[in-house]
Amino acid sequence: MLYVKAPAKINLTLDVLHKRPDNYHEVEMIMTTVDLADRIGLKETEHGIHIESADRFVPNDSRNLAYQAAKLLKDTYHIKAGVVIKLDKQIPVAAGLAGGSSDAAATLKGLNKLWNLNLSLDELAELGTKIGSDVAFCVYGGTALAKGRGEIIQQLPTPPNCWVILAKPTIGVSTAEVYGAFDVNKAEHPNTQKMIEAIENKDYAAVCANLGNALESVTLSLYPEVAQIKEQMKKFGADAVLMSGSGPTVFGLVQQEARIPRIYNGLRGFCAEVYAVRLVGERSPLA
Ligand SMILES: C[C@@](CO)(OP(=O)(O)O)[C@H](O)COP(=O)(O)OP(=O)(O)OC[C@H]1O[C@@H](n2ccc(N)nc2=O)[C@H](O)[C@@H]1O
Ligand SMILES: Nc1ncnc2c1ncn2[C@@H]1O[C@H](COP(=O)(O)OP(=O)(O)O)[C@@H](O)[C@H]1O
Repeated sequence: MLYVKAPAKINLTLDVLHKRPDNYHEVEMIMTTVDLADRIGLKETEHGIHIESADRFVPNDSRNLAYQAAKLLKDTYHIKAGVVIKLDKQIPVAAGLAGGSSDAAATLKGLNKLWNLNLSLDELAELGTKIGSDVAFCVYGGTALAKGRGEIIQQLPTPPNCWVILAKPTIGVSTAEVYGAFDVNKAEHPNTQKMIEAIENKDYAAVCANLGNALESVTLSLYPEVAQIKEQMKKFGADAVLMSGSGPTVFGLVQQEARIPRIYNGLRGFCAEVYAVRLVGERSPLA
């Protein structure tokens, strides 16, 4: 069995510029990986694509993004062999943390090795874009500015070191629903350039000051419990708090480790899924 790590991402910024003729939205977002990851196991079989997962929220058929990744490689490169894909899910599902996209990216990287395809990261990212807007970023990992519908990736340096507290309310959010309810005239736009400068200068206070997500107010109005978690996380002492992606996961940045127990335990009181992880922000190697 070949194992590949599939890390979650958070959005330090997410700006939505306008709706495009193809019905996607033009975005500008800064994403970075965190130390919460699914583990993907890949084993060659004679034929077919078989998904194994103990998580009841994860589809085990062609709706699974890891399945789609394997199918795309099989079809594009006329691979006869099949594969068993074991998904050990640690990233909450439909959370705004790109769990499915990261599984697809890890499957592309793992099968590239298993089937000796020798594709570069750029080639894998281009294939990944056919599966979803976030897959290209997940192929590279690290920290990046993503443009277009999310697939145009510009690498950024690693942000300053910190802890990330993730809290996911017990609702799953559909990305399509949130983009559908988005109104560009009502949106608050983050300052992407200032965030890039903050990262380049390794200026933690400036990273905190420039967090922003144009989709946040949409999700907050659909699901008031997300606003409540944001408030609690601030109250318990996080340095800065934001919703990730289309939500509903809220993340808080913290630099002082001693503050984590109060925030973590405080949130656990009314939120089942809480994680305290490190911000990673560095590119992952080719599997
Ligand atoms: C919002 C973000 C931010 O990182 O992530 P998540 O909240 O899903 O983690 C992404 O833009 C999500 O990317 P991803 O989840 O790959 O989306 P896709 O499968 O490509 O698209 C799902 C649906 O979202 C809408 N969509 C997605 C991306 C985009 N730039 N504009 C859109 O309007 C479209 O309606 C599309 O049909
Ligand atoms: N490997 C996978 N892991 C999780 N969800 C998946 C996977 N493949 C497909 N899905 C579907 O994708 C949807 C979005 O899940 P996910 O990628 O976790 O969320 P998000 O895009 O918000 O980060 C889920 O509702 C689930 O049905």
